[in-house]
Amino acid sequence: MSSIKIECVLPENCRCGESPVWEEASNSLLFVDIPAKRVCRWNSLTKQVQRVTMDAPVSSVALRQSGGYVATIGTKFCALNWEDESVVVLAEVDQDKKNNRFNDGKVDPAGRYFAGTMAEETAPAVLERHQGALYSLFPDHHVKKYFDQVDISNGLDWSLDHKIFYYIDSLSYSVDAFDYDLQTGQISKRRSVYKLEKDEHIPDGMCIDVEGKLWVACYNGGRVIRLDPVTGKRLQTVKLPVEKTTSCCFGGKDYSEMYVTCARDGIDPQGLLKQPEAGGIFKITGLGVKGLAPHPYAG
Ligand SMILES: O=C(O)[C@H](O)[C@@H](O)[C@H](O)[C@H](O)CO
Ligand SMILES: [Zn+2]
Repeated sequence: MSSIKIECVLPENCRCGESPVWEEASNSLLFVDIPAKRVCRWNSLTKQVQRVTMDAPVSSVALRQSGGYVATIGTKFCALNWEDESVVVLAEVDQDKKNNRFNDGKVDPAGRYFAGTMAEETAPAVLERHQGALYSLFPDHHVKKYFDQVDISNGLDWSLDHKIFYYIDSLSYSVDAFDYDLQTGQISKRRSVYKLEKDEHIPDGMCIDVEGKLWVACYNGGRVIRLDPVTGKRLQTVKLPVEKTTSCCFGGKDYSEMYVTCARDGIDPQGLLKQPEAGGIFKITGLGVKGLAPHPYAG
């Protein structure tokens, strides 16, 4: 039996931590704090954190094949040079929707950067509905729009054979699947593979493991759950000492550790006394299953 250990490795007090991404080359975890407009890089060996502040909310970050990173900032897909902190806009979306911003994003196995949008929230999960859409940025910097009418565009990942795209629109309380064509980046045949139970609250960020099972961070549920997308069954629940768990990724040695981000916004002072580590970065070891390396953006 594996014994699961959960520890807060960085008491970052993120207002809304998101988009954890493991960078093997630097033994680091990248993540963002959306409303703080920050991209952070935590070195797991030195425990040092570097933070770069942007001029708009940063909702996701990803590795870039040619060096540096890409990030979704406001409604823009951007390239980020970590050394001089410069940003270059690669493309912009939702120009007709002034109250929109990007939310979660991830790179597909062919190097396309997928990310969806949402209306800005007035409070956690309170927002004008159906304003978001899902997009991808191709390596040649052109943008493809997949669909709109999204509430809160969130977790995304691809099956091990790259034939299925998994996606979460949070307020649908569902984890969905599409057939995926890796050659063209087309999606089709949307269906639900799992509906969240009441006490699991809101599905947020997600990642896949080497056995093809999905790990979903449950916002307000204080947990990550492991799902079998084939049978539609929940296989495991791992509870954390914070309630607003937002996303998860594998990292560390051989991708055997899981990193979880969470939020501090929306918790009253009384609540913060009970969960002082809210907004921190958590590491879970002993899960007994590994994850995969993130794909870098190919453009
Ligand atoms: O992190 C995100 O994906 C959103 O930007 C957050 O605001 C919350 O997680 C959301 O409110 C819960 O669905
Ligand atoms: Zn999210």
